[in-house]
Amino acid sequence: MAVMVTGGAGYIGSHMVLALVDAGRDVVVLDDLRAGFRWAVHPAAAFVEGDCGDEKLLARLIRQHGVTAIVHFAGSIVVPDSVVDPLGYYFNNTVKSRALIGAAVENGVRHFLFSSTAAVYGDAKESPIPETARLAPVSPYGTSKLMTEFMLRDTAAAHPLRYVALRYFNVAGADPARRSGQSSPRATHLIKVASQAAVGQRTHLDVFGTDYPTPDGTCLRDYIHVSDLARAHVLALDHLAAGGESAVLNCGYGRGYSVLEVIEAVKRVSGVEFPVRLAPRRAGDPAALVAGADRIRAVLGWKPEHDDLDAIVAHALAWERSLAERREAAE
Ligand SMILES: NC(=O)c1ccc[n+]([C@@H]2O[C@H](COP(=O)([O-])OP(=O)(O)OC[C@H]3O[C@@H](n4cnc5c(N)ncnc54)[C@H](O)[C@@H]3O)[C@@H](O)[C@H]2O)c1
Ligand SMILES: O=c1ccn([C@@H]2O[C@H](COP(=O)(O)OP(=O)(O)O[C@H]3O[C@H](CO)[C@H](O)[C@H](O)[C@H]3O)[C@@H](O)[C@H]2O)c(=O)[nH]1
Repeated sequence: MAVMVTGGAGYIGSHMVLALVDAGRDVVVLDDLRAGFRWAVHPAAAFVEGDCGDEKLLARLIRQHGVTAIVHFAGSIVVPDSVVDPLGYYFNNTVKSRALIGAAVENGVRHFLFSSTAAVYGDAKESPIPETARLAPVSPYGTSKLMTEFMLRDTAAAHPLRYVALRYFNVAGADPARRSGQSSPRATHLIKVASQAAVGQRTHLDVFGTDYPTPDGTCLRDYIHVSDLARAHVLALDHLAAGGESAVLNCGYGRGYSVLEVIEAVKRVSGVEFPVRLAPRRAGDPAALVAGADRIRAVLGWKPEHDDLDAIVAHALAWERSLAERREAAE
């Protein structure tokens, strides 16, 4: 009885592996390492380097490891890249998800968790955004994820498969015990980039747009700690194992912080005054993305443990320092 984690060498997937190992579960990670790191996978998990769309490999792994649930993180994640290369995004995110869902059905795996995104809402009219809001992605990335949600919905109606699609808002922070974190040097996420600036890995930080219809003119986002998110996934597996129905759940705290508030927090927690430049808007950024966060608490009984911007920032900074030490040790 094992859980298969696709993309388990990546940022969020590696934290899910930690949460599963901490919960005493058997884990097999499938990752092709295009963006992940072998060292980020906890040694208690089995690791297989391969593609999550490889049907033969999937059938073999499911049988070999007795996989009873699949948690699907693998995918391409950079919104602007998806605009330049839509077919690449539909291939890696949608076509390969179709293969993975097919392998689950054909090989008797009945529980499936899927990493979806707030990008399925596009420029939402409501704030906070409930799960029932209009689904109108404005990027191929968002559409590629929404199509996978639809495949899961329709497959669950036709076969004995139940699923939970988790729509993440802005994921940030790192394992409090410093076992993993956001490790990609090319990451574009605000808290990661600001942490890099604070530890001297970047010269400065750009604020993309100061003329949004928000209290201070910069975008509002709902930042969720990656360890709280991982725990929500463990609860979602428990929910399915207990016979719970398929569900689509926002993952956020229900509170927005502006870009300037986040930068202030990183400066306050790090004690470093890194240079900040005001820059034009970045294409495709909605003004506000804040989760309607009631449903996940009601369905999963999830209670966040790190709903505190300074704690999220402190963990992100601690991980950034770990990466710097790792680099120094390698030199
Ligand atoms: N980071 C966020 O804020 C955020 C927000 C919403 C949704 N998500 C979703 O969460 C998931 C994980 O995101 P992340 O931030 O950890 O990204 P990440 O890039 O760190 O992790 C993705 C992992 O998937 C692997 N991968 C990609 N394509 C693969 C394939 N075809 N076969 C096998 N492995 C493959 C990569 O090597 C990587 O290890 C993604 O599906 C992403 O769309 C992330
Ligand atoms: O150097 C930076 C980086 C970001 N920002 C701003 O900070 C906010 C947050 O940006 P992030 O890049 O951290 O995150 P996004 O809100 O763009 O993206 C998140 O939400 C998306 C859905 O809308 C996807 O799911 C994506 O994977 C997820 O990280 C945005 O207003 C952005 O313009 C800056 O001002 N400067």
